[in-house]
Amino acid sequence: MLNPQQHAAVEYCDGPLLVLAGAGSGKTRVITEKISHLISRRHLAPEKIAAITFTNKAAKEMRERVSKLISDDASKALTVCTFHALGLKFLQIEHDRAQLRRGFSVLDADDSGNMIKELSPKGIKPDVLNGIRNLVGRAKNAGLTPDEAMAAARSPRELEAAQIYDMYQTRLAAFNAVDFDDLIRLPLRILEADDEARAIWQERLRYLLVDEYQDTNDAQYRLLRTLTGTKGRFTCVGDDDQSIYAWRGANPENIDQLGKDFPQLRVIKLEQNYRCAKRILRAANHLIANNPHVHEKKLWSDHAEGPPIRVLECKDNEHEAERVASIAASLHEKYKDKVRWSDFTILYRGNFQARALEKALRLARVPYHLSGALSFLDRAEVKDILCYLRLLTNPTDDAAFLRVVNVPKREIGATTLEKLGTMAQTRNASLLEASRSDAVLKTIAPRSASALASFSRLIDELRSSSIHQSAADLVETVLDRTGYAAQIASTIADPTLRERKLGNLRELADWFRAMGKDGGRTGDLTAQLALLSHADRDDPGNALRMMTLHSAKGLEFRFVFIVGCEDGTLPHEGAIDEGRLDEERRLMYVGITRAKELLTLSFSARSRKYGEVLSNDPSRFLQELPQDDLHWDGKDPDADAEVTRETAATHMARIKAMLAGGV
Ligand SMILES: Nc1ncnc2c1ncn2[C@@H]1O[C@H](COP(=O)(O)OP(=O)(O)OP(=O)(O)O)[C@@H](O)[C@H]1O
Ligand SMILES: [Mg+2]
Repeated sequence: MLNPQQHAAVEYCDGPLLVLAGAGSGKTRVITEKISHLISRRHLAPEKIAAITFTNKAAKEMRERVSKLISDDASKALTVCTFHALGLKFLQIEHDRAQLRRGFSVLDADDSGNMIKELSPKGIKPDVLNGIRNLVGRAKNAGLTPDEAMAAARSPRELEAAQIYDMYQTRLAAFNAVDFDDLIRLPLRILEADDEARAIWQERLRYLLVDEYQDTNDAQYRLLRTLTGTKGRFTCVGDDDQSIYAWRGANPENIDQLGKDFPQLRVIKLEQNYRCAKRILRAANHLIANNPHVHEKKLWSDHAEGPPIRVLECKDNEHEAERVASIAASLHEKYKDKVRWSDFTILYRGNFQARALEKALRLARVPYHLSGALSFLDRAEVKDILCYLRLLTNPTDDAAFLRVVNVPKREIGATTLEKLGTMAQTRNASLLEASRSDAVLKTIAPRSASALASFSRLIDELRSSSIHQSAADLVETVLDRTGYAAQIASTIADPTLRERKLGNLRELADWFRAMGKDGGRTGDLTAQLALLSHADRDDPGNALRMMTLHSAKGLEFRFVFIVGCEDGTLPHEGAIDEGRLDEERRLMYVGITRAKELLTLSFSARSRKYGEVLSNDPSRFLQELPQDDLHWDGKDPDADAEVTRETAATHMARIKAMLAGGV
């Protein structure tokens, strides 16, 4: 049953609406219920509704939640995706207006980072290069053209970045490619400038719902504003206390901007938290009260008090990991049939913290799933084959060309490629086109020239066979005809590694098979793939989830562990130096409010960093929690006895595991 405020938020469809409320207050629930309301009560066609989420994973979850409320057909017709995926859909339909050719490529962050590196001065220092990448990204996210970025530059460094941005855009256009930022920027530019396109899209999408609104950046906000027009048919839900992506250009001031741009905006606040035990919520409220607040919010919970929040003081990272693993194992043991491993999560500030935990969890025989680790699509072999597919669907994709031209080895060296690049540029041709041209090949050493010629012939042959093949079959053909599979078989001696690589490639074909059921073309599928992240493909099943605090946003678990509560880790060192503590505090707030029943915080007195052993202070955030609700291990002998028992239990588990030969 929805509460009266949620009810009002669901029913109000006549103008723009902002639901501003704290964690766990049922904001996402408002979105799913409202979609169902729009379809069944307001008789809006589901294809005219778009719900925007922050990650692909959240989109998947939302679709699952909505599909329980509406028919299968309606659920299929509905758009539930991220801003980026919506932008991709837009560009696939409107490629002409965006001056792209059908089958354009989407470069991932890696590819676009490499391209910026190539355009930057040789021998550039990594931190300067990163600075340039950030400045380019920021300019794009702010919706600035290269000319505008140059005009806005306030320092020689910014001017240089803007010039690189200009060259980068020229190269993207030459490659018929877009990067992630363009997925927002280009639709925005078209919608803002082209009245006809705007009218079509405002009619095509009659109602928009945006979750995690506090983390939209400027370009995304403008996209929302333009898509919904002056009528403002939208519902945004968000929580300014959970804004944790400022470093990626998110602008929580967009919350106030809504009121300015849409004076008729209605704001509804939700005050009941349905997720957390009282103590957990009290801790979260207490902590976040240390941040300045523009929008005052009250949040209460009707749940039980719950047990105290346990703080584990540990000797070092290994000790911390062991204790967390053993406590998780003993809780699981204690609740037996009433708990699943997927009710547990361990949250940390950075992925590097996972290593010690993985080891301890393995020893304690706890099944776990690591999200956000090396993504499937980032694995070298998967990326290679995707680049072959990209080159087949878009022969002007020079980034893909460069990646695969020498994989497997074809003895085409860097000098040859550089020459080819210069020739291609003067002829305004792609690298593939250039390597088909006799005039170009004549200027290159005969052996390399003939290798290049046979590579371009191979690609052309594959292209003509690709017309009749499904994407999944095409993966097999590419593996076979390029000699890629044979190369893996002959060059990788370790059988486990070899099988893993071949297995990944089989999995890639399986995906295409699953995705191609709707009859999609390879070009579109490849572009879609670029948008997917690790989390979307794997169904982790019944396993403890390990992830960063950032990626835990929007999720909830019965048992939550936050590790590394040390000054320098959480809050992060850089944030302390730069005085960005408020954002770190919001991150901690996000972490705490993921917990429904039990929250455990831990820190290590010492940790190894940069090869040195450093001593740590406990996180200052621990001091900002209501001390009466905490139980510090070491201060209460009774509770500590339990810990000793748990350590013994881990010890036993380890011995058992060793006997079973499983470690
Ligand atoms: N009216 C309600 N009655 C009972 N349970 C509810 C109600 N509304 C939401 N819930 C439950 O409360 C929990 C939190 O809801 P939801 O995830 O929608 O909150 P949220 O505000 O989106 O949280 P977050 O800020 O973390 O994204 C969910 O388990 C949801 O099913
Ligand atoms: Mg939510």
